[in-house]
Amino acid sequence: MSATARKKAPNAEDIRARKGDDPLVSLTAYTTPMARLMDNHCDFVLVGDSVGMVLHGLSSTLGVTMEMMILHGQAVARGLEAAMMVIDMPFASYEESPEQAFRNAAHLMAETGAGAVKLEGGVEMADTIRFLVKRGIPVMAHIGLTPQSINTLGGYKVQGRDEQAEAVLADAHAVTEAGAFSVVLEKVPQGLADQITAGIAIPTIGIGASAGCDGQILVVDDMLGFFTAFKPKFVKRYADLGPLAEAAIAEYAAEVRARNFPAAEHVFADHAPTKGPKS
Ligand SMILES: Nc1nc(=O)c2c([nH]1)NC[C@@H]1CN(c3ccc(C(=O)N[C@@H](CCC(=O)O)C(=O)O)cc3)CN21
Ligand SMILES: CC(C)C(=O)C(=O)O
Ligand SMILES: [Mg+2]
Repeated sequence: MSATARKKAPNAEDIRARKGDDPLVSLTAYTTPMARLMDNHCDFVLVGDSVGMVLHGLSSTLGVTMEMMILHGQAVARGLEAAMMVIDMPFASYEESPEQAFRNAAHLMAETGAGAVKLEGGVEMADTIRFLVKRGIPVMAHIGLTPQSINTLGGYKVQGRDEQAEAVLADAHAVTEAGAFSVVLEKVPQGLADQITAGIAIPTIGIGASAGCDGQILVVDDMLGFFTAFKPKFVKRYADLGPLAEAAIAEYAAEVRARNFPAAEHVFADHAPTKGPKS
């Protein structure tokens, strides 16, 4: 604990109470140092299953496991003090039944200390969300583009244009009624996102949705320019650290090959300096 009083992390009900208030700020994190950098700037930090694509080189989130989520969740927890931690339930850890969802959500929370879980799905997951919430597990819902359904959606496309809008609206109402404390709207058209935000009693967290949402989230490696395999339109690069890191690595390689690194200040003398009286 530092000497100055530190802000206590919000819980799920604190986040719920922020509906219609100042925008909620969130990013993903997967490691302790990155979590530390955002702890004083974010209301909540998501340990996203995007970790599979961002840090493990997987081509989708479908191969992410409970073990991966637990290890990254534990790492992130060590870096957070002021921000709440939310953790994604990975593909196939909750869809089978409410009982399966409860067992795995409880395991994720017990192993990592996360204050809530997030799971993908609307109307079809409402019974599961209700089951978890009634048994003490706060749930953040995730509707619109749900990347774990990439194989049935056929691509990372906008969800809810034209005649699809009613279905996304129904999802938003279903997760609200089921007891979710907030909902991520991913790649939903702006007008629909605003309509959902105005129409439901829980905070909407936008990613490719609308500035009118109650909060925003981005994948941290996207906004820092570390992840460059693809760039969704909704990503704004606030820094371009990937190329900066590569330039540093190239400089190191050149200096090693030229025997310019290590220099005198990086190596050790054969004998300890003598400790004589100060002159
Ligand atoms: N680095 C990263 N950022 C993310 O936002 C993210 C992940 N990984 N992994 C898990 C999911 C996958 N997500 C994605 C992936 C791609 C697009 C996307 O817009 N891709 C294409 C368009 C593809 C299409 O229209 O079919 C693009 O234009 O960038 C959006 C969200 C969001 N999540
Ligand atoms: C993009 C956010 C919402 C997410 O689910 C993830 O990072 O896995
Ligand atoms: Mg996710």
